[in-house]
Amino acid sequence: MAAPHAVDGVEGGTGETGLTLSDSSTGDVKRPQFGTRFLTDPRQVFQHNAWDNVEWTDEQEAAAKKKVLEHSQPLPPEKQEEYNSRANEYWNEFYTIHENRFFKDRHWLFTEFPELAPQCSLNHESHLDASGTEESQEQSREHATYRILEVGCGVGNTVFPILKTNNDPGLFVYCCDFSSTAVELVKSNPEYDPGRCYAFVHDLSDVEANYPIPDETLDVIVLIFVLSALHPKKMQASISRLARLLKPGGVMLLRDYGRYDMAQLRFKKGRCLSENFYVRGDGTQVYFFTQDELHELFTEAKLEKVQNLVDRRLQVNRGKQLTMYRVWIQCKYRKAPVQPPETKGCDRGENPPGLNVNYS
Ligand SMILES: C[S@@+](CC[C@H](N)C(=O)[O-])C[C@H]1O[C@@H](n2cnc3c(N)ncnc32)[C@H](O)[C@@H]1O
Repeated sequence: MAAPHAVDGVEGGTGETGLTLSDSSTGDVKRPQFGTRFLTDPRQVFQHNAWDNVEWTDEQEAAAKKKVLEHSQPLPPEKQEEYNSRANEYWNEFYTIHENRFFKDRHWLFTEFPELAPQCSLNHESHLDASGTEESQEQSREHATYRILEVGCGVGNTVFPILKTNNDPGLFVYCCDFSSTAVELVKSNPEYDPGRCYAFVHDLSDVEANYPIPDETLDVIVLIFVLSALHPKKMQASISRLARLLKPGGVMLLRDYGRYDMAQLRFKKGRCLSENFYVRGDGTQVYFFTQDELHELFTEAKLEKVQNLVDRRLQVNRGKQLTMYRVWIQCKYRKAPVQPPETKGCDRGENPPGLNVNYS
């Protein structure tokens, strides 16, 4: 039976009110600041629902570390094996219970990830045939000029906002999840348009399995709170496999749980699978990343850093006078663009055609 807040924090995103992302390393793209609210006087903490860019004190960090260590005794290997081998069944159960009521559409998506709708023009009608026959869908995919894949799409809380917001007539959105229940929910959504979208069942960690997408054809791959659901040992191969699908100049976008997020600190004894990797009450698994770990995963897959940010936010329950420290990590990593021969050596870092986002 699913715990009521099985994937607590996924909804935590940036929220429409905005946030500040602190950029701990040099050379990253700075995004415009918006809706920032800083807590300068701790006595005022209960005056708002959330505070941005919260600094952690050394004591707070040490206390979080201690708490994690106290609960880090791993479950026996046979239990771990069961959670791993039945991972998609636990997610199927999750979606059978919650259907599409759990995750909310995220309108912050386009502020954080403008790559999802770079040339958005609201008056465009799709010229692609949306009649939904296999033939027309194949044509749509072939003629597409901007292809996005969302991995671990759940019930489509990212996919449907993209289809609604990005009216580029050349857009085609692929989305997959290893939960067949989730994919069925995507396909049965009235907004599912087979002329612009293709949902399929796929296990990201099965690196031998083929994607129904040729290599080097995707402009964008989106991973929102999905990499953390994989066993840490499977993460590198999964990211490297995905990187093959990106065009030169294409980007991988990720938002996921950061180390010592409230959701990690709430895990009690008997839930730890390995360091920073846990199983929730409903059998779904979750890892909590550092920025460096994600950097390593992407660069090992031969992708270049565009952005690697930590978003530390203090959420406040004013009624119960509770404070909740959230930590999320947001990354953009790009496959190196092909250099046109005439600009070799002087034009590195340009966007590929179609990816109209300024990274400079
Ligand atoms: C926390 S949910 C996030 C869902 C969605 N990205 C969103 O933000 O609404 C994690 C999703 O990843 C999917 N998932 C977990 N492991 C996966 C894997 N190995 N391959 C494909 N999907 C996976 C789950 O079924 C679930 O839908």
